[in-house]
Amino acid sequence: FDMPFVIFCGPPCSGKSKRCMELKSFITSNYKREVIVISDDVTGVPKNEIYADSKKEKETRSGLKSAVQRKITKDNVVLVDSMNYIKGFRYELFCVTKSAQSPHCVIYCDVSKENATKWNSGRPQQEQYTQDVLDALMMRMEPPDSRNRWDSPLFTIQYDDELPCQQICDAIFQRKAPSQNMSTQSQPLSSTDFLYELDRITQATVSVIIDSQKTGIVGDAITVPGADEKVRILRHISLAELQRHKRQFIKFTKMHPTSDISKLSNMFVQYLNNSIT
Ligand SMILES: Nc1ncnc2c1ncn2[C@@H]1O[C@H](COP(=O)(O)OP(=O)(O)OP(=O)(O)O)[C@@H](O)[C@H]1O
Repeated sequence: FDMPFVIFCGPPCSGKSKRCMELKSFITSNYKREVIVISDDVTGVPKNEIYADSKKEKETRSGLKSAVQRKITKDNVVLVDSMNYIKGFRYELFCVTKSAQSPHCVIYCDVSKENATKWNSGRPQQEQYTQDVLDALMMRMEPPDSRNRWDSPLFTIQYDDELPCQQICDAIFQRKAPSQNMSTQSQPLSSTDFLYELDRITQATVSVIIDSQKTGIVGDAITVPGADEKVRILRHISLAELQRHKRQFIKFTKMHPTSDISKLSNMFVQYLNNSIT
């Protein structure tokens, strides 16, 4: 009753699709399983457009997630071929698979900026990333860490490595699915989960504020994910300042933890509105 699931991740043009096709043909020729590949194509929007626009990117992520939810069954193997560069998103995917009792693994296509740039320029014009998009995404990549249970087991692949297809199949077909545990239940959360959520939520808020400032005007009220209250922007706020507020808030909240994670976003917004004057 397993529903194996593989998350590919890596910067643009790191060979994810190439590795994904390799794994797909290995599985179809060695196992009686249907392989379903889910990629950014779910949206039908060109990649440069998706990754230059945080709203489209968010829509793509939710498209990927719901495609995974729909496609995961006990007869097939789902491969997610997308950048999945945000730690929090890989965590969300992991929670989807856990609630479906699926054994999963992560394959990280590690690539140098030089190789990604070189391979990108060798692609057909319509598949190429612009250099801006490529650079920005290289910088935003949050590499997986096998100490996180949602990034484990982890296979890190360099450009000249052979893909360890058999080991990957052993991981997803032999391993028992992780047990239903706290990450799929609502409360209470272990302290690791709490700290992780605290970091994730505050970071997401900081990113939204930085992004909105690029297009917004002073005086705007910014909506951040998970909060009903808005952040008031009375002047330009630098990333450094936001990071400083974030650290202070985290320090404070660690000393006074709340049992209700859903309140964290609002608390951070209130904190920011009080601190930024
Ligand atoms: N190990 C490699 N050695 C040489 N070229 C490679 C290697 N891996 C990928 N490439 C080349 O890089 C280009 C992009 O490969 P691929 O589509 O697999 O990357 P991707 O990470 O899926 O890209 P995208 O970010 O667009 O989804 C292709 O032209 C491919 O031939």
